[in-house]
Amino acid sequence: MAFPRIRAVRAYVVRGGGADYHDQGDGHWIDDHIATPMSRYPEYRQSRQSFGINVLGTLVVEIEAADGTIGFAVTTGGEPAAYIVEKHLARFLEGRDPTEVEKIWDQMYFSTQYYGRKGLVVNAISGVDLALYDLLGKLRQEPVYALLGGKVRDELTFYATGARPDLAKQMGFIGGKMPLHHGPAEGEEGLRKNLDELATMRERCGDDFWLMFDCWMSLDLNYATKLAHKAHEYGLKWIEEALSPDDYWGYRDLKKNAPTGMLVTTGEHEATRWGFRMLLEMECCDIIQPDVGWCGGVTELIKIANLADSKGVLMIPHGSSVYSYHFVITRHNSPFAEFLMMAPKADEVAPMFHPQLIGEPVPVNGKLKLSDSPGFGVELNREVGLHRPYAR
Ligand SMILES: C[C@H](O)[C@H](O)CC(=O)C(=O)O
Ligand SMILES: [Mg+2]
Repeated sequence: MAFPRIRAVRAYVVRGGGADYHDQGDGHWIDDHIATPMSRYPEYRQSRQSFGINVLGTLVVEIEAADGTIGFAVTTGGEPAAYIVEKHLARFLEGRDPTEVEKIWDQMYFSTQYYGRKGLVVNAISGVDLALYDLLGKLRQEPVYALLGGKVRDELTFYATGARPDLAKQMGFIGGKMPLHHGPAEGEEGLRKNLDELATMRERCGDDFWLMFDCWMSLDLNYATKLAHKAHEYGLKWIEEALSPDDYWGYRDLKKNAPTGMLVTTGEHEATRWGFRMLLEMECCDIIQPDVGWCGGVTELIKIANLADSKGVLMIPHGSSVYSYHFVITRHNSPFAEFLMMAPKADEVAPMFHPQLIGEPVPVNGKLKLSDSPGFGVELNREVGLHRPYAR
């Protein structure tokens, strides 16, 4: 079957929420004194926006085929990523057969390797790769999960990330992952406050509900080990992203030192098969958490997930809405998924990438059946103020 060639690639920037989910208004739980690597500076402790967590904004990539079919995706990366897509990556797609997914990925990655490999450049590559999958699904009139081998279960099961695991439990989620609020610079008092919050949630949620801490790269090995042992008393299920993503040695030691039964998880700021190979071969964690919009897209996540599978390690992607849902439903080593609570008080289920996606599905009672609409099953909301800074 012949497909129309790719006619054009376009990269837009959008501000406010959506894929840049840290770009929220005042008073949102996601910006309320959350421990980060910048918490050692008191002036950047109260708000992550104060050090620029939302400085980039959303990247929207559109890929148009010669017959007018358009695939699109949203991720983070904003204007610098839009530059990379338009000025560098577009050449590997325009005029090409959209089924050449592997070759296009390889050319995007190796042509940018001298300044890329991780971070922003791989965000940009991921955005293009996801848009290409959306286009392929639309051209084939199939959902992306069908392109990936089909569902291994009927519905997705979710845990919730947010400040209110107690409310998440009432909403039907299987667990609640809370942000850690105080880092090592806040000393013993901060540690006690962290544990008090966990104790309160354990009290409200009962013994069997999963509770996890997301440490967002904020700790050192000593603090993380101490936190893990003290939190074990309250049945913490996992300790997430405790250390810098570059500290593979620290993760290896944390996993060795963590209490029996507590899982060590990480990987949302890791990228590509090579980064995850380090995490897996050094036995750094029990669960890897790639973000499909940041780790290299679906094409790379296939390789990462297979590596994890071969080691018996679970792969529970970070956030990323429909882009991860279509993957998770096809994998035996991804038995559940993450849902980020984007309501400012984490007191109701709201679409994760609102307002950028139209038709974005959300869990009901902690479960979701994916529709069989083509591609990722969502449309781009063109009312959000798309800006194309590097139009060619
Ligand atoms: C809550 C975390 O600090 C972060 O905003 C989201 C995240 O790391 C996760 O969902 O995982
Ligand atoms: Mg996290």
